[in-house]
Amino acid sequence: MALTCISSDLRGKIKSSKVLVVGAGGIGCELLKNLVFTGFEDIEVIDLDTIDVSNLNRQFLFQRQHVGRPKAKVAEESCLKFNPNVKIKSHCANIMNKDYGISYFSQFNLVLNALDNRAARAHVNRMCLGANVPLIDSGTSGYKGQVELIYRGLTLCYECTPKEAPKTFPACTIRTTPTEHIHCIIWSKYLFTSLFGGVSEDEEDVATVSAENGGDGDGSGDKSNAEEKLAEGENLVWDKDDEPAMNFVAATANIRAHVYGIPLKSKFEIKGEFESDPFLGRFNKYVLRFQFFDFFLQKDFPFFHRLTFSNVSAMAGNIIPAIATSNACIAGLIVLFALKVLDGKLEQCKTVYLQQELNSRGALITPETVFTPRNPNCFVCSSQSINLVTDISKLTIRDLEKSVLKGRLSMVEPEVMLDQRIIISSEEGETDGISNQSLQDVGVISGSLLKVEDFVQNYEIKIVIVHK
Ligand SMILES: Nc1ncnc2c1ncn2[C@@H]1O[C@H](COP(=O)(O)OP(=O)(O)OP(=O)(O)O)[C@@H](O)[C@H]1O
Ligand SMILES: [Zn+2]
Repeated sequence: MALTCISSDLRGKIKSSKVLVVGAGGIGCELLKNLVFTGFEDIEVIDLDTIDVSNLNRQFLFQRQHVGRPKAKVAEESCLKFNPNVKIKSHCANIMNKDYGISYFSQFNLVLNALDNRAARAHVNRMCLGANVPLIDSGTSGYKGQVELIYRGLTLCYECTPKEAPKTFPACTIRTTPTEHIHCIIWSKYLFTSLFGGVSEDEEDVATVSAENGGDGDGSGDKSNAEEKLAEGENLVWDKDDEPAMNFVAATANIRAHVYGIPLKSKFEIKGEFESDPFLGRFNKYVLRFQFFDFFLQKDFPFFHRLTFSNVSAMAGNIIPAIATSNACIAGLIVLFALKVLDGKLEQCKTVYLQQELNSRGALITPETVFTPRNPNCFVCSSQSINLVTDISKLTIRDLEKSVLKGRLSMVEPEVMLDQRIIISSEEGETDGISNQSLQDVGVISGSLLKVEDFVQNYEIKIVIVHK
């Protein structure tokens, strides 16, 4: 196909460029197809997941017979059918794996993010800044979406704007790829609802959305089931302070966390999530039927796993439905951005938003008019030092590593020096002996400076400890 709107010079650049697509899900599938049809001939794609039946309604590189197979590999095979001459290499792996270091990223002319989570997006952001490779980051959430260029020295980076921990989660995260304990708690909440619950406001919301967009779940069917259940039997109003109910949610969340290799939490901590999160707090309205609960308790884990798996997305109020059209719009915009970057027209790559409502010009797509300035306090692309306000007698070395460095600061393999001493080593096991000690125990005082390095991300930061 002749692309007459693209100059022959740019066509040459498209042909010779090497691009990396990170994620072969909703946006990634659309994007890969677009890249192949635009004339890109050297593509690598990475995705850690396998194909789920619920992906098929919008990830058009996958078909029923592919369910259970790695997304990246099947995406490669499908793209080769569009053009067998394309060089496309798939990796069924986590992009945060240290095999994909700075030198891996350096070989690409462009990196295109089609990810669904903050941690991986933040990681790729750092890798591209480190390797000095332009990154086009993107995301969709229901009807909304965004495409943004991240270019060292010119634009802001992914971490210039603080990202709130999401109160809502993509369906896949809850259903098939939980990465944090909170995902398991939410799953247990829905498990609880689907086994024992009545109709909640949340389910009604989902029923409406699903009917409109043909999303993952048939909420309306579940609603009438739930209504039927509420005609039957005796009900009990859920109360997080109700011991058996809290035991149920804590136990099922921890079983799921264990299955996915996520560190477990105590019942006390899980209960704390319900107390602090207003959304989970709505769980209080749910209804528990004692007979069903007793029945469940006699069953083994695989039974309820199978029983409820398919219901989870349908019943979930705070799961955002994925919409194929949003993904398609965003994937199209990513390719336009890619062409402009290759053509050296960086000034035309200001962040673009896909919105749910028409803007004043009657369009759904709104570009920024200026580049948003870099955040001078961004702890990734500007500032080299941050303050950590904490109680040094309570924060343990393990919490510093897991919650602060790997959690809040999205590091992969942090190494921490206090004066000339390593208190967290990137070598496995080397500092395990002190991991239960508090910062105070290992000699940290208010005003101490911790030098933190992540060799995988080629990232270094100083943390000033402020005792509170
Ligand atoms: N660290 C990572 N390394 C590699 N791939 C990742 C990583 N994190 C997420 N992904 C992939 O990014 C893709 C994101 O796509 P998408 O948001 O459409 O998710 P999905 O699981 O396919 O769909 P949904 O969330 O709507 O159920 C997924 O295929 C996911 O496996
Ligand atoms: Zn930044």
